[in-house]
Amino acid sequence: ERSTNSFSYSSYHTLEEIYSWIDNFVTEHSDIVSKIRIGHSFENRSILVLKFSTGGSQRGAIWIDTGIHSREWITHATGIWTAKKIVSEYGKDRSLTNILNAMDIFMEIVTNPDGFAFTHSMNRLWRKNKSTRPGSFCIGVDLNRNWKSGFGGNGSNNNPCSETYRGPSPQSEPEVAAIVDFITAHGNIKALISIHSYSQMLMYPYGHSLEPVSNQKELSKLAKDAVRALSEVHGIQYIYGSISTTLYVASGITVDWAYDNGIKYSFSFELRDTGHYGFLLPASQIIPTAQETWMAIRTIMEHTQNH
Ligand SMILES: O=C(NO)N[C@H](Cc1ccccc1)C(=O)O
Ligand SMILES: [Zn+2]
Repeated sequence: ERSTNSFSYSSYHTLEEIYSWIDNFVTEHSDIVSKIRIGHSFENRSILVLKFSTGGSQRGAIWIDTGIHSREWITHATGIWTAKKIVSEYGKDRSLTNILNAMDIFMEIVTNPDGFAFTHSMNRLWRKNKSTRPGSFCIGVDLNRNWKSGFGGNGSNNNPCSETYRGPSPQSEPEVAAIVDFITAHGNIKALISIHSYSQMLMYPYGHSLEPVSNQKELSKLAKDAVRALSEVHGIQYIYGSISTTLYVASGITVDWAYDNGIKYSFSFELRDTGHYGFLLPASQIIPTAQETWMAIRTIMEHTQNH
């Protein structure tokens, strides 16, 4: 069967191609990577997580998700490249080797599989999932508004036709409930990184309120170090700060839930670019984007391991 060495990391891929890559990737690196099915989507697609582990049991772990908003194709592509980077660097890069000798990494590449399939089949700019409910013809919940923390607050919408529709209740969506159940059951996730595009920002909680989190100074310094490491690769400049003060108030978001559930190192990336191509970032920018993002992700993982 096709090996992951013939897979093009500099192209965008369909859901089927990514799921097939995941199977090949796990087969080829079965000493360090395994595949966990944490649930299924509204349209009954498998929700898959890659586990990177070098041993131990219930080690402190890092959670990384990409593709929660389906149109943000650069994030899935960055996730795939990053997964390959982790297995390629283990045993070579001292920092990554130390991280993986102490911690596990969980990576969910297609966090919104139904929406992602839809961006290939019908609507490239689809953002939400594909759930339906009685009383409205409009489809989809914004999975970055469906989390319990701050649910229903400002910066989320109660109208099913809105792009930021929060859903009928917290964790109503199977794609969100699967992650909540997995992280809650694991009980030892130390950092969460939820990757979006675009705007070139690295942000931390809170989104639902302007009040600073208890370790705001630490998160700000870590974000500063991470975006500096990122900029040293290709000169790309990011801004950083809390979501509510850097961007706008948004409620029911992933990183607020993570933070309120004990994950003190919770970050949300907004990858390239700043609007020239936006969600339609050319495939030629996949590898440069992934290379620079890796330096920021590694910085966050190092800090998490050492604190
Ligand atoms: O949708 C995107 N970017 O893709 N981001 C905005 C802002 C954001 C980013 C990260 C966390 C919370 C809020 C959103 O409305 O969700
Ligand atoms: Zn997004």
